[in-house]
Amino acid sequence: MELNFERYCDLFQYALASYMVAVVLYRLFLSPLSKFPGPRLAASTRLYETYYQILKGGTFTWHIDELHKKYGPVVRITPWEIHIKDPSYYSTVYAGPGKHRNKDSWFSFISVPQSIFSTNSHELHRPRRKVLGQFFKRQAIVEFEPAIRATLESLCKHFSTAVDSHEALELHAAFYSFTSDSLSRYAFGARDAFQYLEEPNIPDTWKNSLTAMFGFCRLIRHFPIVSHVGHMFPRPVSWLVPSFGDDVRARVKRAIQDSEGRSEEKKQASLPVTPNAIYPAILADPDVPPSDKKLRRLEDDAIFLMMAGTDAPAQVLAITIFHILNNPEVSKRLKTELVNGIPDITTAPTLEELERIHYLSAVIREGLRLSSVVTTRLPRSAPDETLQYNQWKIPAGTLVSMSTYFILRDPEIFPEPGSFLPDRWLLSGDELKTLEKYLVPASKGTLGCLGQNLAWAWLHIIIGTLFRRFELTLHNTTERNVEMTQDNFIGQTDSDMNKVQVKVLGEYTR
Ligand code: HEM
Repeated sequence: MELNFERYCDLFQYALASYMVAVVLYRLFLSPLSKFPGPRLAASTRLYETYYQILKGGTFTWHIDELHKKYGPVVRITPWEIHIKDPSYYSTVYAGPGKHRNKDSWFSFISVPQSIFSTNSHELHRPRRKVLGQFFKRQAIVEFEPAIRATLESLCKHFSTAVDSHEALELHAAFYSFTSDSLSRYAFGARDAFQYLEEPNIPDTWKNSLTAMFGFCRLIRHFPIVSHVGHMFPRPVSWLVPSFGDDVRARVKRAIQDSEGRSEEKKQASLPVTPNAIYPAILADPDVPPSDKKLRRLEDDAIFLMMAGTDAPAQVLAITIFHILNNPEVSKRLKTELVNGIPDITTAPTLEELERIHYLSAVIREGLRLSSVVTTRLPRSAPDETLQYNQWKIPAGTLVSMSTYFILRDPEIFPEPGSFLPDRWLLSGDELKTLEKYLVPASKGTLGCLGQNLAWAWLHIIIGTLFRRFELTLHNTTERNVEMTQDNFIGQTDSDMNKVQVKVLGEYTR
């Protein structure tokens, strides 16, 4: 009996080994991608990437850059995927309407499978994006502006207090708290906003949760089983990763309960339903199918929205302010332009007025460029199109990825790419449009970031207000505090270095 079992084990091992050899041989010699340049090991197994992402601390992005130096602009980086480093090809891969592009389901798995980001089917993604997208159109953001200002006032109170206390403020924690307060207000309504900024000291709760969560995303992409186990046994996993999902889930549940309560009331008294926040509005929208109003679907969606809509903009804000303060000439000129553009400090300028201060917009564009917070590549496939890149024909359905991180730091497009030079954006007309084509921190096309208008508004309103009202100086902060060294989808600094500290030297009254 024991002998038989051993024999079965041996047979199984031989079969498995033969299968693996066959798979590797296929990948190396018969796959449609076998002619593409790149390391043979990367063409053979995904473990090549796993090594850099798990054992070498999330450094695959920078390794891809090394591979391009060796193999040229096209490199096969996994058995199924090629990476292209050529900014001129970006709008072909990340195409707009009229071209069919898919995501890679392996890549978009981030433990919230029903979120818009993880919706891989083109047919399902389109209507979902239409529903969520209406809240992020320019006009919708302009209407949300007074609420943004209300949250900003809560932030400014901490800056005013810091003048007298001489305590340093940590900007990552400040902006994670701002973006999560502001976005949760938009997502769930004023009653269900997080209100971190109402605490006496700015908490680092949201910052720590998201930093841990993105680190966790790197792990679960390579070992998705961890996520499934996490869903089955949430308690032990929450010891490892501070949970922020629970906060969001509770708010979604409440929105659903309210919506059910409201429909009952409406049935009885014909009351009009006038929701002004995203999830209550989706629940009240008769055009959204009931399957998309289910608890799990909305929880996943809201969790992703709160991740995507807070981490990247908070980091861009903190890093941009670091660069402004680290470049005294920029800081001085910005202040002069803001005083000229906002002569009366007691009136809050509108977004439109702030956008007319060209130097402010130039500083923001340069901040978006140099912070390049999304360090990951973003794989796409063109299911019904053969893509042509130089002499290479890329078969339909092949995963092709590019990295905005490389485009934003391309020395041909942005000379001295590592320097903070807002003047490069002081252009107009076609010249500005041409350069802006390469300002892709939030990707492009039908699957690109939905929240760019909100991020743009936040950046103008916050940076415009803080530099008009306060005198700031860096405190115990150097380039190392903003240098991305780990790719966790979002870039992260060395552990615990993501601290941009400032002292508030004064508050202007005119
Ligand atoms: C400067 C700030 C931001 C950056 C750099 C950024 C970057 C990105 C990137 C690179 C993607 C992936 C796009 C792709 O796969 O091609 C993305 C997706 C997304 N972002 Fe942003 N983002 C920012 C702000 C925001 C904000 C403020 C929101 C909402 C409040 C938001 C909501 C989303 C959503 C919903 C998606 C998924 C879109 C989809 O799958 O259709 N983002 N973002």
